[in-house]
Amino acid sequence: MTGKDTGPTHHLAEPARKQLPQEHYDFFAGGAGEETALRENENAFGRLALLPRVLRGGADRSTGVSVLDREWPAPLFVSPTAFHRLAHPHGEAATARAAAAAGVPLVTGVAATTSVADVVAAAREQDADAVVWFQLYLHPEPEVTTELVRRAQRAGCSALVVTVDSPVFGRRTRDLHNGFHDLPPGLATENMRNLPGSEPGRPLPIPMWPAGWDDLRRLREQTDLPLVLKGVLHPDDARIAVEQGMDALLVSNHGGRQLDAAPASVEALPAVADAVAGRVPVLMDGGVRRGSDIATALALGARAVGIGRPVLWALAARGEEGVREYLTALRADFDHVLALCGGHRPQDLTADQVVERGTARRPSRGEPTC
Ligand SMILES: Cc1cc2nc3c(=O)[nH]c(=O)nc-3n(C[C@H](O)[C@H](O)[C@H](O)COP(=O)(O)O)c2cc1C
Ligand SMILES: CCCCC(=O)C(=O)O
Repeated sequence: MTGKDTGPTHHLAEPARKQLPQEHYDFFAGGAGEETALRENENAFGRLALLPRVLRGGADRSTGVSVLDREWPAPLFVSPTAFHRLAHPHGEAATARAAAAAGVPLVTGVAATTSVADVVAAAREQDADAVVWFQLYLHPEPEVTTELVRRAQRAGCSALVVTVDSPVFGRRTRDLHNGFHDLPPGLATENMRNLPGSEPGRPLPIPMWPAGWDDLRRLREQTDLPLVLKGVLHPDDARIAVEQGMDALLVSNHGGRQLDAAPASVEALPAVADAVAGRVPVLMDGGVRRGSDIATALALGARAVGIGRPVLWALAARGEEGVREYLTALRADFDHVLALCGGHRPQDLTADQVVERGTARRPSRGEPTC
């Protein structure tokens, strides 16, 4: 299972692989089980094609979108990924400066190796208006969740991303094979220090446990920060989440690291978007590698898309500059695809423009319609 990783970001992954110890590269690259969901995230985009519209005139074009009352320059954000200091000594601070410089919002999280306060400070050094969100798991001890929320809010995060696809930890085949289960000495999950129940100086472990809707309700009642529910794939869960007051949903199979039998995120997206019916923004991540992937996801109902591994590859290979250049290039690629599709705004991309390669038929929406 520690074989070669191919795919559209192979040119980025390869320099990172050369840079990193095998077990760290594998931690970033790997997925659960047979890595089917991991592969499918990229492959599913490859099975979809875009039908461009022609003669739509208008030379003006903007890639901006509005997400939770903020204008983003592009429908793109950095998804939360763990342990950036394993990729590069400057870690999350470098990612934060790079994302801010590229005009791309960043989701940092509990598994960061830099505290949320330092991540936000790094982003704001670059751009005083940089958007930073904080990702967390509901903690079995509600006071721990409360304290994490307080820290994120005090640091200046403008939304919380609650990841709910992890009632248990996915079986990461490469990590099991390599015996990788801990950060090396000197690195720690800084946000998990000095919490209720932690020993002085030692971070609390990040527990995976089967939280319920009641736990989420408690969090909803506790904070006015917008809540984004991450890891929703079933349309019925999407409906419940909206009823429970979630401000946005993030369709994700966790980069293929949790349920290996899960569909590709982009395959689950249309049914979730239908279920949500425009009541809150739908975001997605998983396998987004090119401008046309972004356009496809938007056409199928996403407001914006998250990028996971490619950011880690750019960080490992070329640090802050690498991440800034990668995100800037991806933004430009999306703008180019938008133009070629005959669009002036992201919302001009519509579901009728997405067809299955080989059949030219619209992909199934996943749920019977009536
Ligand atoms: C190394 C790594 C660490 C991750 N850590 C987290 C995490 O701490 N919390 C979380 O919600 N998702 C985590 N994810 C999932 C990402 O947020 C995202 O859903 C996924 O990486 C998107 O797919 P992509 O890597 O194909 O772009 C992680 C993914 C990777 C690859
Ligand atoms: C304990 C860290 C969890 C990070 C995570 O969610 C992942 O590696 O996918």
